[in-house]
Amino acid sequence: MSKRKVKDDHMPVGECITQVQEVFRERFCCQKLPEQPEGVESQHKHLLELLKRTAVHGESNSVLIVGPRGAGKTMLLKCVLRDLLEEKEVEKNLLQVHLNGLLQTDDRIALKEITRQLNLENVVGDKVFGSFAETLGFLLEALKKGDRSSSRPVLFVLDEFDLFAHHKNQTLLYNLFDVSQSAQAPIAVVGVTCRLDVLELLEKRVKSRFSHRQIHLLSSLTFPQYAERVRTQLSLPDDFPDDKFAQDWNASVKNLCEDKSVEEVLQRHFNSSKDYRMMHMLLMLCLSRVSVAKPNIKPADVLEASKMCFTDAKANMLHGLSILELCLVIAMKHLNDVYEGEPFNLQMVHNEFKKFLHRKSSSMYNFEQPVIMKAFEHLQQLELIRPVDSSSAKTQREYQLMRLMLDHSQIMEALQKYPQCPTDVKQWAMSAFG
Ligand SMILES: Nc1ncnc2c1ncn2[C@@H]1O[C@H](COP(=O)(O)OP(=O)(O)OP(=O)(O)O)[C@@H](O)[C@H]1O
Repeated sequence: MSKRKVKDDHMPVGECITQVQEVFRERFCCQKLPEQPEGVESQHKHLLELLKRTAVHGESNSVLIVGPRGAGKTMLLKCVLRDLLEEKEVEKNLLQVHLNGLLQTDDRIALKEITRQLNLENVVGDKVFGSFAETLGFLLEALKKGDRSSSRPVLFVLDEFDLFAHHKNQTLLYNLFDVSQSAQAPIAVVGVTCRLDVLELLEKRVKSRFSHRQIHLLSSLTFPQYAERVRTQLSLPDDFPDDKFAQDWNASVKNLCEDKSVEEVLQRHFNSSKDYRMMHMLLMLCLSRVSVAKPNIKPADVLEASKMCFTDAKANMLHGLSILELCLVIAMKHLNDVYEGEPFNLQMVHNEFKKFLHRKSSSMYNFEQPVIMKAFEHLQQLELIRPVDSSSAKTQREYQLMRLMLDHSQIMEALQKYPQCPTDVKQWAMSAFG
């Protein structure tokens, strides 16, 4: 929908809500880059200058962007590239190659992708090269201008950089860093990684060719700053089509952030993660509860959204188990308590389960051995239990040693929510020893 400038007129609430959703979808789903990425101004300047040196002056460079997941590494790089490409000459000249360690899992695939992204497939044709270096050299040579005097600058972005270090002989990294150091062609190599110890992964000859420039995105945010960030992220911009609605919305967001219960929720999120990605997830869930009938966010929405963010995926899986499977998990929990986390086998679990059954008169839980075996296998498929040693596959299934992949609190939490859980099963789970 187009952003009509009504300003003094009021739009119908329904239309305002649609606009609100559009604004926040763009902001939270990374469809629109922020004008100036907040909190990383110096890193932005540093990276922009570095890449400019390659794009404009033809210098070669290499740099690593290091920071935890969701810290904004990709966003920083995208903002820098956007600003860099604003210069006409750069836009015309600079070539980009984007590789990802999750996709280009070996150097042969990476080289194919480089050729494809540089549009050199036809130039390479059926030529056979002796080594990786030869191919890369050929590709860079092919990019030289007609008079061979200068080469077009190429930016290599290696996302999930640490994964490239696992490639055989680290050939790709060695060659890229070698070119960047020896000034054969103007290239900039930008590695993006969440591993702080990434340099340790590099072989000596690779490390010595790297410039050792690193840009760190480590957050030193305090809680008041975090709360303020939540407020600004939830606020509507000045150019929102309906002024009155935007003012009311922003005032209600301010009140919301000052609410005691909301502050507690935010504190909990702040303690577990300070990054934008987690914050956006929480805010997105809050916004999904906004409707025409309730055109603002209430503290209860934040509480509900937070609960959804923190639900444990494994504990959730327990809700789908049959009662027999649940009983086996409880038996394993008791075994874990008694033997202090030592592995167990199906026979031991079955015996533990039988102890519980003996105390009961009803035959409701009488199951044949094959049925128990099937339930046990299902738990293994769900990865709620795992064999201690996968090589012991030859051992008879009943005696294969297993470990429970759930902890006490996950089981107890799941039991509380299990639909119509029989009371005796609940009591059995809570009893100290089987
Ligand atoms: N300074 C910022 N301002 C606004 N949004 C941000 C900022 N930093 C990060 N984000 C948002 O946080 C989310 C995660 O950012 P990004 O993908 O850049 O993280 P990353 O460090 O590259 O993560 P990963 O290591 O998983 O690739 C994105 O949706 C992005 O828009």
